[in-house]
Amino acid sequence: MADKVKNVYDITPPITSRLCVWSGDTSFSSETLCHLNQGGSVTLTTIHTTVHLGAHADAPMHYQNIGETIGERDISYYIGDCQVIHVEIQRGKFITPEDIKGVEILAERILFATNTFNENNWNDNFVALSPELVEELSSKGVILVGIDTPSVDLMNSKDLPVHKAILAKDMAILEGLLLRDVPEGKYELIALPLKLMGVDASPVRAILRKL
Ligand SMILES: Nc1ccccc1C(=O)C[C@H](N)C(=O)O
Ligand SMILES: [Zn+2]
Ligand SMILES: [Zn+2]
Repeated sequence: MADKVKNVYDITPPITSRLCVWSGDTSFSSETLCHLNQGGSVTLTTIHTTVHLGAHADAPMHYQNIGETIGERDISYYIGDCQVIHVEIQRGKFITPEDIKGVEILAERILFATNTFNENNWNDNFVALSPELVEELSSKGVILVGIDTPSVDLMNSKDLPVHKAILAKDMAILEGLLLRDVPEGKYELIALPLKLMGVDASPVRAILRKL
């Protein structure tokens, strides 16, 4: 077996039936079709789940009618230099450009640790991004934004202004990341979506490598 990988943060929450999904969406479940200890020659599992599960990548198709599906996305969004930024924002509010005024943007991918969501116990008042912040980051060359909450928009948003601002700037989205134990700074991000054609999102195994 290979050595345990060094200098890696796994920022993916474990996938279990307790992992929170959006209200009305399909939570994760698995079914064992056959089992080694019940006379099968192998163990075989089928899973049933939303694609917006834990750490996941949204496709443009999730919020735009003719948008790209997740399997068609350019994977270069999801691999490369990345910066983790911790913010302290009041619950239920969004992050504005003002809130990160003193922070130098050092990478093409920015992950925000808001610490306002527990992946196994849903709360409505998580922190979101703002359209102004997305525009500011895009003007600095950012191509991907990620967050440790179930959405880049506020929970009760219907028109999804942040998703739309991200789309307008041709950026990519990661949601549901686990960032509480990751210190601020620069990393290499690897968070590849599955090549699900015609589908609006995909779970990712998201990791950060220390540079
Ligand atoms: N799964 C849902 C079910 C109902 C309403 C919204 C969602 C979402 O996916 C919201 C969130 N903006 C997301 O991209 O994960
Ligand atoms: Zn999503
Ligand atoms: Zn989303």
